[in-house]
Amino acid sequence: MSYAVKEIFLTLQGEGVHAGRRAVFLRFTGCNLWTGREEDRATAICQFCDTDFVGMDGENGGRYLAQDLAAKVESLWGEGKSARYVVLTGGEPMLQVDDALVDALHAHGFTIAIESNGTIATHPRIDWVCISPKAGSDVVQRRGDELKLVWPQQGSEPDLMEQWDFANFLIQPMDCGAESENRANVVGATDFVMRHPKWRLSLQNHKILGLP
Ligand SMILES: C[S@@+](CC[C@H](N)C(=O)[O-])C[C@H]1O[C@@H](n2cnc3c(N)ncnc32)[C@H](O)[C@@H]1O
Ligand SMILES: Nc1nc2[nH]cc(C(=O)O)c2c(=O)[nH]1
Ligand code: SF4
Ligand SMILES: [Mg+2]
Repeated sequence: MSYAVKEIFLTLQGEGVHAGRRAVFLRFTGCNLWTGREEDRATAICQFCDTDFVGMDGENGGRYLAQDLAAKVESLWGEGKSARYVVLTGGEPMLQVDDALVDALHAHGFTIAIESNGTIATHPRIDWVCISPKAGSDVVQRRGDELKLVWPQQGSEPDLMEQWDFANFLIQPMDCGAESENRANVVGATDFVMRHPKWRLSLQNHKILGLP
């Protein structure tokens, strides 16, 4: 099988428990909760997406076979063999991730993390599972390493999610583009954590740092 890839780049993980960690990001084309077209945003299940995942025209984008994709990820990481870390994201990566890719990345010495909306069960051999639920979708992947809820989302119920089997619970303020609204979301998320100590605040550090 081949994979449709939007872009691949070396950066720091900006979000969540592993924020600050050097990582290759492998962004797949396509999502099951939005077409990625602006004219469809208002009617999509997920309406706040901050990412362009349409097409294969980004940095190192294209159609890849598993071995070639793992080799590209390795070349972007560089020489060092220690602490190799790749983040599978999108779009929705679980539309494409399969045994062949997971095995090829592991064979190249990578620890594999995923950012998924949880509507498709994640691959069992992925090393770090981060699920970010979207209100109005059916989350089937209710266990993992990190639950990262974007805040606020009308109709999302953190009290129920707290019963799911995750090692870490995080709240991430929604980026709406507008400064005052973003500020209000940071304040709201901070206030939530102060009232719910099981949850931690996740900020999008890469945006603060000007990294991809
Ligand atoms: C672009 S998504 C791709 C992976 C997967 N489709 C998902 O939603 O988890 C990567 C992460 O960015 C988060 N995200 C997307 N748009 C955001 C926004 N406007 N503000 C804050 N986080 C956002 C998602 O919730 C998810 O945790
Ligand atoms: N630096 C950086 N960290 C991230 N963490 C999750 C991201 C994503 O879009 O999945 C992301 C991203 O796009 N860039
Ligand atoms: S599920 Fe993820 S990739 Fe899809 S539209 Fe929502 S945030 Fe974007
Ligand atoms: Mg992003």
